[in-house]
Amino acid sequence: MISAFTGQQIRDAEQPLLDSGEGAVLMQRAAYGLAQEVVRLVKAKRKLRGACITVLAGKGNNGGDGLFAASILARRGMRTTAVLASAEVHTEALGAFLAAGGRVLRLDPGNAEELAVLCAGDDVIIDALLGTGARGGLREASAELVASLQELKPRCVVACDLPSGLDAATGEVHWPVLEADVTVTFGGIKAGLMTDPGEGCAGHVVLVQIGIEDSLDTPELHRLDATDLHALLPKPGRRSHKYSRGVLGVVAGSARFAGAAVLSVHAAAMAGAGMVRYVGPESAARHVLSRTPEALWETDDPGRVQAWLLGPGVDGEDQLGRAGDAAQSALAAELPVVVDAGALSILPERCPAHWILTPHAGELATLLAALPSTGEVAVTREDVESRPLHFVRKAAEQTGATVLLKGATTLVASPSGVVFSQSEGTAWMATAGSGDVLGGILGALLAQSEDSVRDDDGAYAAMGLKPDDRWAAVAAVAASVHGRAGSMASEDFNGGPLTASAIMTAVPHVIGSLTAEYDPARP
Ligand SMILES: NC(=O)C1=CN([C@@H]2O[C@H](COP(=O)(O)OP(=O)(O)OC[C@H]3O[C@@H](n4cnc5c(N)ncnc54)[C@H](O)[C@@H]3O)[C@@H](O)[C@H]2O)[C@@H](O)CC1
Ligand SMILES: [K+]
Repeated sequence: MISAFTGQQIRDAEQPLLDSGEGAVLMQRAAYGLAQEVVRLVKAKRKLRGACITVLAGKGNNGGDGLFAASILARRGMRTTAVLASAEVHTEALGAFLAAGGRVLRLDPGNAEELAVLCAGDDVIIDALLGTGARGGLREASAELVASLQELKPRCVVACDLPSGLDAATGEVHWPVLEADVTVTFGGIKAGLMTDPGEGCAGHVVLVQIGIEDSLDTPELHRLDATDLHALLPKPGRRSHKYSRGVLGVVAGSARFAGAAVLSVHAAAMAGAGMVRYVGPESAARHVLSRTPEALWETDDPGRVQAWLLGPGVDGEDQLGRAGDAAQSALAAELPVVVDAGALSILPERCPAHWILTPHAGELATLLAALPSTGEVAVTREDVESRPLHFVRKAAEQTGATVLLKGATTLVASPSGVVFSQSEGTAWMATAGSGDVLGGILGALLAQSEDSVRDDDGAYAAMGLKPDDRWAAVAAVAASVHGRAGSMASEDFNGGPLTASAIMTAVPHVIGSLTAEYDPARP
């Protein structure tokens, strides 16, 4: 599992080492790691000698890291320039940089644009203006320099610790920000690099260990990797049969939106549900069965299911009524439920943690506005998009449900505040029906994992997750499988556009490769 931390948590972990006089050692490790990454990037394109590197250096330790790294690069034959954003910068680091033969330019209110033009064509620009000690975003000449540079589309930007202007704890972005190709982060990944909009500015994130890792507190965010997915994805055994594998009830679609039912039912079947029972009008059922003849059609109460998916494409009184009935019986039987789209309007006052709401930003804003006790005034889609971590936590806390907020980075919050962040997808997945496919995958996983999750299954316990937080992990598995399937499908089209159906087709491949047993003895 990948963990991410707030800037404060990183600083707290550093403090004992700073108190014992090891601050300079930490900075050297950070600077060396940063320089190594720049060397790797330059070498991938050209020879090191003569490569042009500019470091934008602020007044704090982040600027110090950047200047020390640039002095290492200068000693390896690169032409290094430092743009100093403040009259005072880290004294020892500047000394080292000058001793290594670096050139210094000073940023002032009149020369920001000129300096931007001067360094935009460099092989690498290192952004070391602000780090974890920043309050708010870049100001005055620094803001002007970065805005001009961003417009000039520099060749390669490496952010030192995090892109300057990004909130390390929340991922909120104070524009302008110089969007990085690579972020080299120190001691622990900052939570702001794993949640939007911050993640969108960070590029590829490289973690450099500096010796504080054992002192870090409980992570702010978690991200499941392939090893976790291997451990958590349900696998059938020899004695499995279709009922034990998991039966999913789906109330989706309507006469108007039959496609949502088709996609969510088929995705659930592709994601390994033992059986899918579709509940809906005949007109939609005909389409569902023609795409997924394995599904069963029920007009009303479908009998025994292990989980429910309610809401994709649900429209009109009849279908909303069926979703409401299913919600009641799920509550009574304590079954896990995915609540999506149309069904988000029929939530009970307090949901259990095994109900997983799957809104996008607009739906989350509507949901929060409808809650009596959020204390948030008129939350808009834009508010949710600029502070997704804050609002997903709020929604989980206020509803009692697990909340999966869909986006380029998908966040899942448990009601106690444990958050997972997954980001394996591609922007092409922002396409009609993509969310219905996610609902189907999640429903299938819930139906399959119900027993193991409730029985204190070892894989979840090994992750240190409390029973109510495990639902968030199941939802994170679904988000990851969905993202990976989208990326795999797009790769099949040489990175081109895809449809929701293409995502669905890739789901068994993704699950197959993630669950495959790795046997080193096998030839
Ligand atoms: N603490 C440590 O021992 C280590 C810190 N490291 C680096 O140090 C960074 C944190 O250093 P600092 O605490 O000095 O913080 P920063 O480097 O973020 O700088 C903060 C300084 O800038 C000023 N400032 C804050 N907000 C500003 C704004 N919006 N515009 C202009 N100036 C602003 C503050 O007054 C402060 O002097 C980390 O991000 C990391 O890069 C690493 O060297 C590893 C070791
Ligand atoms: K920075």
